Amino acid sequence: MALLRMRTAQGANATEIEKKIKRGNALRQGSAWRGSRGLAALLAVVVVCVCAAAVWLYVSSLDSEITETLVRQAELVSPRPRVYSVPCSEDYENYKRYPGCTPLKCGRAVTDAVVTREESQVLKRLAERGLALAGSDGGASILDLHSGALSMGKQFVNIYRNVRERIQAEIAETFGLDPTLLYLTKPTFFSRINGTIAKTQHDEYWHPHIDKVTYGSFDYTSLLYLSDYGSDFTGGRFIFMDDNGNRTVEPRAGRVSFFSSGTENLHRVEKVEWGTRFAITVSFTCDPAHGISDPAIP
Ligand SMILES: O=C(O)CCC(=O)C(=O)O
Ligand SMILES: [Fe+2]
Repeated sequence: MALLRMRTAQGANATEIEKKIKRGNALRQGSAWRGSRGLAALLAVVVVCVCAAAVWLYVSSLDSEITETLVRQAELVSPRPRVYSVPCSEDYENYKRYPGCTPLKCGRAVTDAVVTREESQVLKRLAERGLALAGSDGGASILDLHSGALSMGKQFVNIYRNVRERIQAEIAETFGLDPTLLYLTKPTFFSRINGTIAKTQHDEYWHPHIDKVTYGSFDYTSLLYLSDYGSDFTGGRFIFMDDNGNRTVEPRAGRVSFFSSGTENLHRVEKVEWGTRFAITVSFTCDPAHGISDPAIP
């Protein structure tokens, strides 16, 4: 009986011990499981972070706006232009060369000293009035006024009021050319751009292009800005697309940006996000056959 009680007691102890062992094992397994789950979660966080960083790096490498700003809107580039030289492309080899005009030195330059902000305001009002007569359904409208000649009494005035001549002189001085050997060429046009969705191909102003390829006769392109990046509109920066990155010019009313028109100056305009951007494209050729002159007084 005593033996039986002892055995029973021993049996009861054994069961108790077994239970404790099982509980211990379960607890150990549970904490091991929790431990490995924590590790997995940590790993997942690390993987997500690495992926996010990779995506961010990739997207920012694609983001054309961030490489370098050549000239900011708030800066005043005066009295000397800010000049950036770039090697000439071979484009000019495919055309007849005109000594004293065909680019030997290529590059891009920006000046705020050639056209005053007041003059740019007068031209902007003209563009506003002209474009108010019609305008594209999409975001980009142009008003093409080549020579700018306007009848007045018995003669002509020019809506550009010497602006074109001053730009021509500045281009000639910067690139070491004879100003009399540069000819105004077409198209010369006012542009008005806003954030409206494009309706036709004509509204898609943002595509990268080379002016010499797009317009044929261009040797030097100039852009006269009539409104201010940041306050009149956002987006709409001018972007030079170089092999080693993009370089932007922020438009400013009265600012003239000019450059040789070949492949060395591949460029595009950033999409306008908000507001309205006005500019004039004024371009020059070395080929007198492509030049346009003011109407002569009979
Ligand atoms: O308006 C601009 O900033 C550039 C326009 C342009 O690229 C062009 O007219 O060819
Ligand atoms: Fe262009």
